Amino acid sequence: MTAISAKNLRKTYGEVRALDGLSVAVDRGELYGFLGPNGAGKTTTMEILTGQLRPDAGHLEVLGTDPSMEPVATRERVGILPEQLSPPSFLTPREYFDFVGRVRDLDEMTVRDRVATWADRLGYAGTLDTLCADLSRGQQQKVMVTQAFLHEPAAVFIDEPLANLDPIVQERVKRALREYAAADNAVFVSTHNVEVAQDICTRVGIVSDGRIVAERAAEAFAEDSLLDVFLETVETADPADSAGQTATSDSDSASSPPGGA
Ligand SMILES: Nc1ncnc2c1ncn2[C@@H]1O[C@H](COP(=O)(O)OP(=O)(O)OP(=O)(O)O)[C@@H](O)[C@H]1O
Repeated sequence: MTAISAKNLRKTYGEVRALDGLSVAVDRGELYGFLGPNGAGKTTTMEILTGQLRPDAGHLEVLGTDPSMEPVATRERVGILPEQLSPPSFLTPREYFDFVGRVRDLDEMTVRDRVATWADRLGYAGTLDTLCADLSRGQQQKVMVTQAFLHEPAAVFIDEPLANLDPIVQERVKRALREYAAADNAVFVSTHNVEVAQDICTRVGIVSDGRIVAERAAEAFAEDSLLDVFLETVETADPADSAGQTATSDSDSASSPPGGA
């Protein structure tokens, strides 16, 4: 069942064309990798899919809502972990989760149980009562991973999930993401790291210049290295265009993805 669907998304920031007819669909049960270089349009797409930003054009459906028309309803249903966002420095993780639990309409017992499960899974139970200001970047990232899953959303959007984590915790987060997707949820992971995408995702879409240029299911990774596909599809883009494609440039003629995605 499709959980996340975007068709023909377009978005410009002034003269910069960030999304140029991007389409993507993710089913429940999939761990989808949204893989692309800097400036490809990943954050813009994530913000549109989670009701934080309106597209100029395109059709959207996320868990039965239209994020551009019903942003609050979308944000209630999904989990979001933006890149490089920290928990409030003046709260402890436990206090922060109490706050998130109230926003997410969860009772205290549920919050306590789920926090205990995630703290144990990611190995930070000992820092639940430490001020977030005194946590390392990696410890703060564990807190932010937890908040995205606290209300057990059927779709979760995560930007660079493994940033700042040591290898042991990386493995724990990878396993948690796989298990979460396998339990009939859609997990949408944005990353520029080919190895991460290849390692954890059930399907990967390569985004470049604001559109999907190739898509591969995990079964195809062995015969067709994702790194090769990434280099072939992304390197062909003109570097002069890739980071600052202007809305007035004539790139529409090149908008068909070679991968047919
Ligand atoms: N608020 C903004 N104002 C102007 N231009 C923007 C804004 N946000 C993004 N852009 C531009 O839109 C394009 C896509 O940016 P976006 O942040 O979506 O890419 P990204 O794939 O997330 O990049 P990165 O991996 O570096 O985070 C880039 O050219 C970027 O400079």
